[in-house]
Amino acid sequence: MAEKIKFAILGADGRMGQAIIKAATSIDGVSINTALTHSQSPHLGKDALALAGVMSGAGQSIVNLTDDLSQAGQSDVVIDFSAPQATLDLVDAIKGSAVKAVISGTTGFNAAQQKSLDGAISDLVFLQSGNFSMGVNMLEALVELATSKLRQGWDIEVLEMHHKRKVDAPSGTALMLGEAAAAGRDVKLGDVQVLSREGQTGARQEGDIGFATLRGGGVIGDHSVIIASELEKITLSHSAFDRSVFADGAVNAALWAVKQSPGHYNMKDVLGL
Ligand SMILES: NC(=O)C1=CN([C@@H]2O[C@H](COP(=O)(O)OP(=O)(O)OC[C@H]3O[C@@H](n4cnc5c(N)ncnc54)[C@H](OP(=O)(O)O)[C@@H]3O)[C@@H](O)[C@H]2O)C=CC1
Ligand SMILES: O=C(O)C1=N[C@H](C(=O)O)C[C@H](O)C1
Repeated sequence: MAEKIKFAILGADGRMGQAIIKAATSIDGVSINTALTHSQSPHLGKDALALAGVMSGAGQSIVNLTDDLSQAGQSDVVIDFSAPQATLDLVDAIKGSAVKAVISGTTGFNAAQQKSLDGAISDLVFLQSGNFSMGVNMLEALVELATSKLRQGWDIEVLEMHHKRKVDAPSGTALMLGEAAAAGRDVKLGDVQVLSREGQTGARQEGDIGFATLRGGGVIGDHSVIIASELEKITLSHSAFDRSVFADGAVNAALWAVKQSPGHYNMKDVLGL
């Protein structure tokens, strides 16, 4: 019998960590051997699978939550949905270990954090995406196509809404969609982005890519890219109905990643988009 691929999960008692546990335990060739969380988590020492509502047995043993990131070093893959500092600490803790690939969905890295991460992952398959859903990755391709065709006189705005517990803004997905819109226009997002507006902002500049953020209730993730001229408007949008779309995407990405050579990848590589 072929050996199972060993997964560690960082942020295992979070909303996404629990969705990943459900997705991964439904796949025969995978076992979860490490569940990692914050040193202040009230769930330390508890069984992460039970917490996620997965019954133990059927080839999967109890996995107690720990804050010792070095324990991930015994896995083949780490799936990370946590917080920027936790991702950086993880990459440091698994240096030189058996881990072949890290799949990271964590968002909210500032430029300095992303630079440190880029410099620290050379020996790994590091697959990073602000959104693991098939629909959002298709939306990204459509946005690039539309903005490459609709240029002078067409204004681009990105709108996102998420649940009230989200801690970063604009969302990683909104920034991904902004990058796609900028690529369609052959510009760098950093040169044209307007991440928020308030007060006497002055008129909109031609070529700006604007962002607006809404937070409330239990919204899992809604994103729209609006492309407006003086006379008409196109809205390209996506709504996620369940976190399983992100979790299934991340687990599929992990199964793809263990077969790749070290490097920095994203979901477009996995989906061939
Ligand atoms: N790319 C994608 O498709 C998606 C990305 N995300 C992103 O994933 C991340 C997590 O989202 P979500 O699950 O909703 O958030 P949660 O707050 O529910 O979960 C985050 C988890 O990470 C843990 N954590 C936070 N800081 C640390 C730390 N320094 N060390 C170790 N563990 C830590 C938290 O522990 P504690 O609660 O004790 O602090 C918690 O277990 C966010 O960045 C979010 O934007 C979310 C959905 C889809
Ligand atoms: O925090 C979330 O919940 C989500 N975060 C990701 C993001 O920042 O884009 C992806 C998804 O929309 C849910």
